[in-house]
Amino acid sequence: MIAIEVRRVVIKVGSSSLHHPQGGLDDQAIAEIVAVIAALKKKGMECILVTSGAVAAGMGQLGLHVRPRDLPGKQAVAAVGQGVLIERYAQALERYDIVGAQILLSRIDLADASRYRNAQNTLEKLMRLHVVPIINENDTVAVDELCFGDNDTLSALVAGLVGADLLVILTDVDGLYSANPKKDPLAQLVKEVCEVSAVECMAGGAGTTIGTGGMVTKLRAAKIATRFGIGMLLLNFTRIRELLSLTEGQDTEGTYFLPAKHRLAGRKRWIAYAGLSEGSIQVDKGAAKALVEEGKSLLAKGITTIEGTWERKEIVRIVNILGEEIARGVAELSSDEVQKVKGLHSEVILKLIPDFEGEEVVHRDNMTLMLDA
Ligand SMILES: Nc1ncnc2c1ncn2[C@@H]1O[C@H](COP(=O)(O)OP(=O)(O)O)[C@@H](O)[C@H]1O
Ligand SMILES: N[C@@H](CCC(=O)OP(=O)(O)O)C(=O)O
Repeated sequence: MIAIEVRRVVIKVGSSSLHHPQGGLDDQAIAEIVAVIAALKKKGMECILVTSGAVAAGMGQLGLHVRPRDLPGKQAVAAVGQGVLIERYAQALERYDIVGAQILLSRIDLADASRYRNAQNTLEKLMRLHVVPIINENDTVAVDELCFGDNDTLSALVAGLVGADLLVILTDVDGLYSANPKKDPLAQLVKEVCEVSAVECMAGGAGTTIGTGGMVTKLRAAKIATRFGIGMLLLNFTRIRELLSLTEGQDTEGTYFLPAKHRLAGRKRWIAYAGLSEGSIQVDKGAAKALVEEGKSLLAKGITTIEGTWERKEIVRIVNILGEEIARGVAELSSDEVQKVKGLHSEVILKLIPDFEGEEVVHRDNMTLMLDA
C-alpha cells in the first residue's frame, strides 16, 4: 500500500515491454507510456522516464533477430537504435505538447561526486521547465566493468538522484513471484515486500532473450530505492493505466516494496550505491561492533588487513572478519598510508603521517552501513 502522496515519480520501462514481436520497437507501447505520462502531468505529477529499447530499436533497423551479447555488437546496435528510440518518444510527446529531453548516463557519470551533482542539477532544471527527461544508459561508450548493463539499477539511482517519491518498474510479468512464473506454473505473486533481502532467493534471470537481468536486477533496484526511503512498485506493463488512479493508502496491483524507515540522506546515498569503491579494509570484531552497533568512526587500531589500492578521499569497502561488507566510506588515508598505520594507536600515527590531523581513517559522517543492505 502506497503510504505517501506521489508528486515526483520515476517510471522505468524494460525492453521486454518495448520490443515488437516482429522486430524493432512497438509504437503502440510507446504511445501508451506517453499517454500515461501526459495524464499524470495533467494531475500535477512530475515524471522522469527511464527507458530501455535502444538495442531493440537497433535490431529492428538492422534486421537482426538475435540480441548481440558481445560488447562491441551491443554498442553498435544501441548506437543505431538510440536515435530511433528518442525520435519515437519525441513524436509521441508532441501530440500532447510535451517536450522531452534525452539524457544518456554512464556508470562513471554517477560514480564521480561532482558529475553526480551536475546530473542532479540538470534534471532539477528540466523539471522546472516541465520537460520530461528520457533517460537510458549511454550504451555506446560504456566499458564492460563500468556499465549498469540493466536499466533497473540505473532507475533506482535516478530515483535517488531526483528525490522521487516513488519508483515504478514496468515489466512483462505481474510482479515478484515466489519463483520465475515462466518456469514454475505454481509460483505465487507476492503483493508486498518489507525486507528485500528476505525475498532475494525468489529471483531468477531474464524472461526473454531481449530483457536483461530479470528479477535479480529488479530486486537490486528495490534494495537501493527502499534504502533511499523511496517505495518501488513492480507492475505489469499491460496495467500501466493503473498508475492514473494511484492514490495514497490505496492497495495496488503488482508488488509494492515498502520504503525503509531510516532513509539514507544525500551524500550517504552516493557513498553506498553511486560511488565506486577502490579497495577494502578488513576490521576486527571490536571495530565491527563499534561501527555497526555504536555508530563510531573507523580508527586505525581496528584494521587488520587491506586489499586494493586507493588515494585519500576515495571510497573503500569495510568488511568484517567473515569478509561480509559492513560499511562503505570515504578513506581519509591512502591504501599505502593505511598499510603503514593499521593496528596502531592514534598517537603513534601522527609520528608516521604528520599531516594526518584527525584520527579517523573513515569518519562516521562519510560512512554508510551496508550489512542489511
Ligand atoms: N521470481 C520471479 N518473479 C517474477 N519474474 C521473474 C522471477 N524470476 C525471474 N523472473 C523473470 O523476470 C522477467 C522480467 O525481467 P526482464 O526479462 O529483464 O524484463 P525487462 O526487459 O522488463 O527488464 C520475467 O519475464 C520473468 O521471466
Ligand atoms: N540500455 C539497453 C537496455 C538494457 C536492458 O535490456 O534493460 P532491460 O530490458 O530494462 O532489462 C537498451 O536501451 O537497449
